[in-house]
Amino acid sequence: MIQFEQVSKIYPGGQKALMDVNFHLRQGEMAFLTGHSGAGKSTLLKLITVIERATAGKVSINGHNIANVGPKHVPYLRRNIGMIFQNHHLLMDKSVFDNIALPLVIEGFSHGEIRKRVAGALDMVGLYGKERHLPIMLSGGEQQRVGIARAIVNKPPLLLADEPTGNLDPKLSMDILRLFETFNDSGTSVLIATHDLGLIARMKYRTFTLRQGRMLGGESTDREVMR
Ligand SMILES: Nc1ncnc2c1ncn2[C@@H]1O[C@H](COP(=O)(O)OP(=O)(O)OP(=O)(O)O)[C@@H](O)[C@H]1O
Repeated sequence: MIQFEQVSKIYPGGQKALMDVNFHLRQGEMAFLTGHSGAGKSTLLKLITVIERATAGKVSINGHNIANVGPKHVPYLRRNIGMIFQNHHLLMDKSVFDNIALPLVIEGFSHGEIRKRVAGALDMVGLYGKERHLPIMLSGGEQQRVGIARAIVNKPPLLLADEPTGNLDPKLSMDILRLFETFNDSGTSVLIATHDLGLIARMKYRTFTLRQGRMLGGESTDREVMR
């Protein structure tokens, strides 16, 4: 699904964020990406979504080298990727419904189809009946679930999450992880960047570990995480 071959990212100004990174997230796989603050986790996700471009090496999605995706085609690539952020990036003056509907509006779906899909997404994240609320009226965990509903509403084959449980207590964090598992069970590939080693330890998924921009121990570094 996602393949990095000898990928490096050096930001303008000289900051080396990733160095010679190799990793492969398989089709239909759910995995964690971890590492200390500044290790390069967000940068790795930004290379997949083409928010940033690699300085060297090759990033492929479904076998396509994304260096060949020109600026005009980046929005099409992003339609296939659901992104979830720690601070959810919700539009605070828009209702829960409008926030979740946004990707579908951009894609030009009909009103009827939007209503149906948003209702389905609300149901999946357990927020049915809250569609007219503003985000401010919801708890942190509920706001995070609105962000998740927005990310999955157009059924992308790939879900990327950057610290999705950062502000949540252990019970809510586990609920969010279980939600990701249900998407993964229906075939979505999921990559979750997190500091939360406790959460990782409770799950059985492969873990990729970055340290100072380098991927540790080849592909799977479970022992490193458990130490
Ligand atoms: N736009 C940028 N310009 C210059 N340097 C940057 C930029 N973005 C990130 N960096 C640097 O690249 C390195 C990796 O940052 P990145 O945000 O990828 O780490 P991270 O593992 O996601 O950290 P955190 O867990 O704190 O979010 C850091 O040293 C950071 O300061």
